[in-house]
Amino acid sequence: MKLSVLGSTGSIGTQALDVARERGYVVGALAAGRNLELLAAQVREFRPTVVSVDATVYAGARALFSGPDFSGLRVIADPSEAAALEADVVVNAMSGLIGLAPTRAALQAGRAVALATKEAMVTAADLMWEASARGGGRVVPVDSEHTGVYQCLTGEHMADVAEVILTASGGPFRDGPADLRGVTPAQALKHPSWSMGPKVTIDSATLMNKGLEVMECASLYGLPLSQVGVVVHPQSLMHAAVRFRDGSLKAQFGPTDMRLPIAYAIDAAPTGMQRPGDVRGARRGGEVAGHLGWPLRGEWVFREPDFQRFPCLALAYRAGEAGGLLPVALNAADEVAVEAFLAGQLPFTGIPCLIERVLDETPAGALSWEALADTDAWARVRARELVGVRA
Ligand SMILES: NC(=O)C1=CN([C@@H]2O[C@H](COP(=O)(O)OP(=O)(O)OC[C@H]3O[C@@H](n4cnc5c(N)ncnc54)[C@H](OP(=O)(O)O)[C@@H]3O)[C@@H](O)[C@H]2O)C=CC1
Ligand SMILES: CC(=O)[C@@H](O)[C@H](O)COP(=O)(O)O
Ligand SMILES: [Mn+2]
Repeated sequence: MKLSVLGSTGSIGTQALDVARERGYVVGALAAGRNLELLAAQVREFRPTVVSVDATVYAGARALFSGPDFSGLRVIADPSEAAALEADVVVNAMSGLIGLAPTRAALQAGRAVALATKEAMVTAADLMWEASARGGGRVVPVDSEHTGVYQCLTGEHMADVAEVILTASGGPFRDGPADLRGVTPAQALKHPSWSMGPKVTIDSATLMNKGLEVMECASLYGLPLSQVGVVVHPQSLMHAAVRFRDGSLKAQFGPTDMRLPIAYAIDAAPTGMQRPGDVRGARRGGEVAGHLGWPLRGEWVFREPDFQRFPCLALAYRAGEAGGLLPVALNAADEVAVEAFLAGQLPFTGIPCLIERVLDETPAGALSWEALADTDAWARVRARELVGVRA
């Protein structure tokens, strides 16, 4: 199995390389942003033929990788070029909107994509499915809930699905404090169940992550948002469930270790989806170390999410139901708001307020690559103005 790993220096990217190491996979290409030190260590270990870095560090990367230790290595500054290179599976673990173009490039090149970058299916699903239809690419989600759904749908017919249920940990503030105005970035970064990158971790604290995941699920499996529900499950051991029209429920459980959904998505990607809900399932490629004796023990809790305390969840449903360019504006405003919160420029409770203002002002329009870029740019400028107003 030959992999390309985009976002290799991040939380998912490094765990994808853990799976590659454990299973002896070849790594043909790596793409990182600015963490050249970790990337160099990854290059030394996995010996890819191509590395891509963020354009701002391209000169430094060329110098760093010019020595005899890296002979034959091609250094580029284009993750889309890396994404399209020949590979059995492309793992896209880039965070944010920058992950869209590489996802499209891989699908258009006919690649099998293990997709962690949820923003791709949140903001541009129709454009991704078009690229897949054009180029023959296939996609399987890495997001733990969505590989859980994929496993529940294996062997089933989409017409029999009544509802998909995604679990949410509830985030670090699920049990308090009542007043969220004063919570700090450090408190918001203490996720109760998972160790992840900063953006998705803050999104989990506001429940925007679950909102984005509802949109991602609807896009991946061709469901209306009314058929995608959320349940707060503090143990984070059930990842998803599918309720069928006959009343039966299938659920997927597993330890809170992203190497499992990453490994499953890599195994399933070569027979992955070319259109929403086109689920075939896959043989599992082997053990993921450390979980064979995983015990079915303890009390497991399921409760309703608190839409009042966490307005971001309702904002995501609003944008998903509206469709068009609203998901693009929601994602952009959220990226700006999260950055501003982490920089101490916006209170935690200011995140949904800012996003709601941007949504209220987003012009209607049909999704296209040009409209997506324009709306994303406009929404970021508007969101930054609103941060300024509050700051
Ligand atoms: N972390 C998790 O457990 C989960 C994450 N996800 C999703 O997976 C995606 C990745 O999340 P996560 O791993 O947490 O994110 P991180 O912030 O940990 O990693 C982001 C990665 O993107 C890289 N990157 C930034 N700019 C570029 C660029 N120009 N070219 C190539 N790579 C670039 C970063 O590089 P560098 O660091 O070198 O700058 C880094 O490797 C997100 O969409 C997230 O929502 C979904 C479920 C769980
Ligand atoms: C591990 C994973 O898939 C994350 O998206 C996780 O779900 C975030 O936790 P929350 O359930 O708190 O959003
Ligand atoms: Mn998830």
